[in-house]
Amino acid sequence: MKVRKLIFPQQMEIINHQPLILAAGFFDGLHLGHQNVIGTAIRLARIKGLPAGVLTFDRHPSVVFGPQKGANYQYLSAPKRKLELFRNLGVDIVYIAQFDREFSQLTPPEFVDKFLMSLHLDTLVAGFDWTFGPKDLATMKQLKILAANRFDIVEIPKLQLAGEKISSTNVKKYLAQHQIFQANLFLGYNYQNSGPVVHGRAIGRTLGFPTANVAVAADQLLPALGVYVTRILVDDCWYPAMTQIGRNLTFNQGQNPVTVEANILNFQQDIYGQNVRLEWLQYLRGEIAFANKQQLIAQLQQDQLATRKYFEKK
Ligand SMILES: Cc1cc2nc3c(=O)[nH]c(=O)nc-3n(C[C@H](O)[C@H](O)[C@H](O)COP(=O)(O)O)c2cc1C
Ligand SMILES: Nc1ncnc2c1ncn2[C@@H]1O[C@H](COP(=O)(O)OP(=O)(O)O)[C@@H](O)[C@H]1O
Repeated sequence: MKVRKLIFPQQMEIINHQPLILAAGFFDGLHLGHQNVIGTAIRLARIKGLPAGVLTFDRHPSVVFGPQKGANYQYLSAPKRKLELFRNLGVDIVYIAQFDREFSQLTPPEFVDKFLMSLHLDTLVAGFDWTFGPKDLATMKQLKILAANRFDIVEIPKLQLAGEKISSTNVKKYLAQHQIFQANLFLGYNYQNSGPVVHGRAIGRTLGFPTANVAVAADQLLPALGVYVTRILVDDCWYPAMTQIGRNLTFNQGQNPVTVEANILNFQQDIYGQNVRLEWLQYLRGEIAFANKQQLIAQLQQDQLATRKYFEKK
């Protein structure tokens, strides 16, 4: 898979020599709806013997336009993860357009004439609600008019499950409400976060439950605070783990920053500094401020039983 960053208009290095079947969208999370858009583009590309490309943007448009302007946006798939998901789907070329002021100010006809046309398109595939500028003007309906006789458009209809639209917004909503099963169902894979294992306060080992503290970058969205059944990828091997996202309420009057701490079952290795991946599987409970360490330990034993039970069923 080849990846090129495009900065309009000064840096437009187009690497497809043949016309491209292009799936366009922001694709945060690469959920089942996104997979349908990109999967369609790939199938079409294979039939026509052309390369399959994806057009995406380097930041969420709302960081430039919306109420979250300038804020630290939290992604379901931050840039590196998104590329990994594109690769898994079988995409040949990824164009990442820099979504800056200049780019955001292109009018819909300019976006098509000056930007899209330079990508050498055969077909553009996008979801029914894709917009490439102001919501009321830059619609799929408008795109069909602007593209007429120059490239084909395939519009992918809305995908729903049990009456709910498969969307990044809904996945985020589920993760914020501990509804991991629903989030994973809509994503079509188990939601993940990753980062290096860092040092904590070395309390875990004194409880008999050492916890790998995973430093998850601020641009990755975490599920809501609580205790979860997870799997953790260490050195290319997945292990069952129980993981808390919380403030370690029992210690320091709960005045701790939010940390992600994984106790890995049947595991005794020093993994400081290693990059690990956590896969969220099931919500167990909320964090509790215990009166003493013994009560916390008793609860951790219960959590371990629940975690074992989860994996026994599999
Ligand atoms: C599965 C799991 C559940 C936890 N639940 C709680 C909890 O309910 N309340 C709490 O204060 N700490 C909880 N902890 C966090 C421990 O307090 C934390 O692991 C301990 O403070 C170790 O910190 P350290 O990494 O600095 O050594 C939990 C940790 C794990 C792994
Ligand atoms: N079963 C295990 N689960 C998690 N970490 C483990 C385990 N066994 C050993 N470790 C190691 O112990 C460290 C955690 O120990 P802990 O006492 O909680 O210290 P810290 O406060 O630095 O997290 C992990 O970062 C890892 O290197």
